[in-house]
Amino acid sequence: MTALLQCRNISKSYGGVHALQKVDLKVEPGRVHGLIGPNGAGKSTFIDVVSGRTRGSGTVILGDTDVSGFAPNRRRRMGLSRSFQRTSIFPALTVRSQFELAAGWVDNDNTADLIDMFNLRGVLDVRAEEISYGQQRLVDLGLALVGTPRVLLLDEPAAGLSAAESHHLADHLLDIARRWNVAVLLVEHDMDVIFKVCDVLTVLETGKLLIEGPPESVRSDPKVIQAYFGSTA
Ligand SMILES: Nc1ncnc2c1ncn2[C@@H]1O[C@H](COP(=O)(O)OP(=O)(O)OP(=O)(O)O)[C@@H](O)[C@H]1O
Repeated sequence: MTALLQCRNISKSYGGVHALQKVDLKVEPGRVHGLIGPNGAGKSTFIDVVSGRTRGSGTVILGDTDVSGFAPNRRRRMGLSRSFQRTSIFPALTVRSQFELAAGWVDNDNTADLIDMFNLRGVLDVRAEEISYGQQRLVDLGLALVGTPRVLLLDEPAAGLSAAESHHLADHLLDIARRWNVAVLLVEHDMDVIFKVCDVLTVLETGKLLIEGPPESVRSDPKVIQAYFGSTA
């Protein structure tokens, strides 16, 4: 299968800190690709560079187009969407207003479908700060899906959710990938979510690609155990 997102040689340094060093990664349509690693491994930086939020080096190809030099908004309009570690919603705006604003940026308005999908119709006229945290995360995910992106980069979408909410979110992610044929890159610390939804995993350690492969083989790889726990025992 041809990858929808191809990232080649992605590097980024902050002063003397090599946050990413020549990382290659591909994501195929309809698949969920997990990006994991210990704290500080470079996962968020990778999403920042690929989405264009942070300037790094390397090549980002979306479909057939090299988008490496494009601004984040241009990448977004071309179908490369992302969410943030902390929700990017506006607390004082109603849920309805946030979706209306997001719809203004895209050609095809699919907000009605998203509102139904995430069961948000009952809170449309409530300010975002007044809905539950779990609902805020769903609004955040919904906003990233406005316009039906081809590629979705998610930075810890399950952070702060209860086990039941994480489970529910994982079902949504699988549905988005499989039914909409979206290529999903998922950064997540919740290993239940990772092992439930990911078709393939890439592990980063101190900015370098440590291993890539099927979740079951990555889970038992001594290098990964060493990276996470400092021991192969
Ligand atoms: N704006 C910045 N300025 C300086 N250093 C930074 C900046 N952002 C990240 N770093 C450093 O880059 C490295 C990678 O950070 P990054 O946040 O990408 O890791 P991460 O894998 O997402 O970590 P976590 O799981 O804790 O979110 C770390 O050493 C971090 O301290």
